Amino acid sequence: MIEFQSVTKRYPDGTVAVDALDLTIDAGKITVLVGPSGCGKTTSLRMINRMVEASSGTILVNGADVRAQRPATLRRGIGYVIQNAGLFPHRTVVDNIATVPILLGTKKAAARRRAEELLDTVGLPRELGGRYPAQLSGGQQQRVGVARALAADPPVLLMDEPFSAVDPVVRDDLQEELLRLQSELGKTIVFVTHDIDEAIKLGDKVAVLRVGGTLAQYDTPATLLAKPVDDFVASFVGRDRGYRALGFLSAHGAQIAPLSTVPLGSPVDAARAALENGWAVVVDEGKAPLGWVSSTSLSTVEGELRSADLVSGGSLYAADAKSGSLRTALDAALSSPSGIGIAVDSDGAVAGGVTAESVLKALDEARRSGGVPS
Ligand SMILES: Nc1ncnc2c1ncn2[C@@H]1O[C@H](COP(=O)(O)OP(=O)(O)OP(=O)(O)O)[C@@H](O)[C@H]1O
Repeated sequence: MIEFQSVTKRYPDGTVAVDALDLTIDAGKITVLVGPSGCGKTTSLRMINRMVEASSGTILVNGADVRAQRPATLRRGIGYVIQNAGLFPHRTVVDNIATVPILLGTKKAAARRRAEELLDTVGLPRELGGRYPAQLSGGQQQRVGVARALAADPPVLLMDEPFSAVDPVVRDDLQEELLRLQSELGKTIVFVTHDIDEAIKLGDKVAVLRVGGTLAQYDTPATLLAKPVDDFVASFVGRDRGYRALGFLSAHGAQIAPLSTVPLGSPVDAARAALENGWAVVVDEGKAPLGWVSSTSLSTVEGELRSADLVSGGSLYAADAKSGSLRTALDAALSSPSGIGIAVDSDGAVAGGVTAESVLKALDEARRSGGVPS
């Protein structure tokens, strides 16, 4: 656990970057600090490992005042990842990752072996270990940055806009990878970003700061979206917050209706007979959905149903309460050529279908029971 107790940072020129901040950061969770440029996110983060010294107040890491420890000792337990990875350009990937363990006394060969394991951990092929940072893509460099921060196995990880310099697709991959890593490692992660979507995706809890270094709201992403405390937070989380809040509501409440399915390779006559309200889902041997057929699409088809005869399109959503959200269910319904979203079970087989109406009905019920934006 990390605790900010009335922490203020006043820079020598008089700028108050952080003003009497009280914040309790849970152990083993991802806490995101988010807010507009200049609101004191980076300053707050760096006060944890004493790269910036607080002017007043106290910061405790696992109950110990950070000022009572030598910065070098403190930082052994705190990994640090920054934008553009901050790798040493003249050291190979493996040597970059092994730097801190070697400094701490680990034998070179052992540190390198561990560095190679860490490449696996962050999803990089070991062949990259011998390259120099400039020979990697931006996303790969960021992964090396994470591996390097993990090398001394610190319980705490500070991440300052680590994914801001990569393109949106790579960024999405890195975010997913961080969530996967965290589900295995359970570190105490403090993550700084100015991107509210990133905050909402990654944070177990999100602290929204306002310029002047004060805390506007500290809540779970679902609560931030559903109940922003004031206009500043509401406008910061964005106009479509109502829609995004659906991502935190289980799709469980949406009524799944049976869907008519027909195996690929069936006679076209059988497919026609299977249509319900003009549509049927074509499935493989495992009952996984392959696409749709409709009375229109089948009108010119003869013989057996082939892949080329299918109408594609439509996202899927997981029917189980744990992973499926009302947002993915609504997406599935709205993006489907038939207007019916396909729900799949944990094996990927068709479990049934939902309409946008059934999702909205579930939303209405959730709203009546509280906790949803109105
Ligand atoms: N070394 C410094 N000396 C004086 N002022 C500083 C210093 N570092 C930061 N500041 C000021 O403190 C305030 C907070 O800066 P900080 O970098 O913590 O904000 P931030 O929220 O991380 O911003 P950004 O998203 O733009 O990186 C800003 O007004 C900034 O100009």
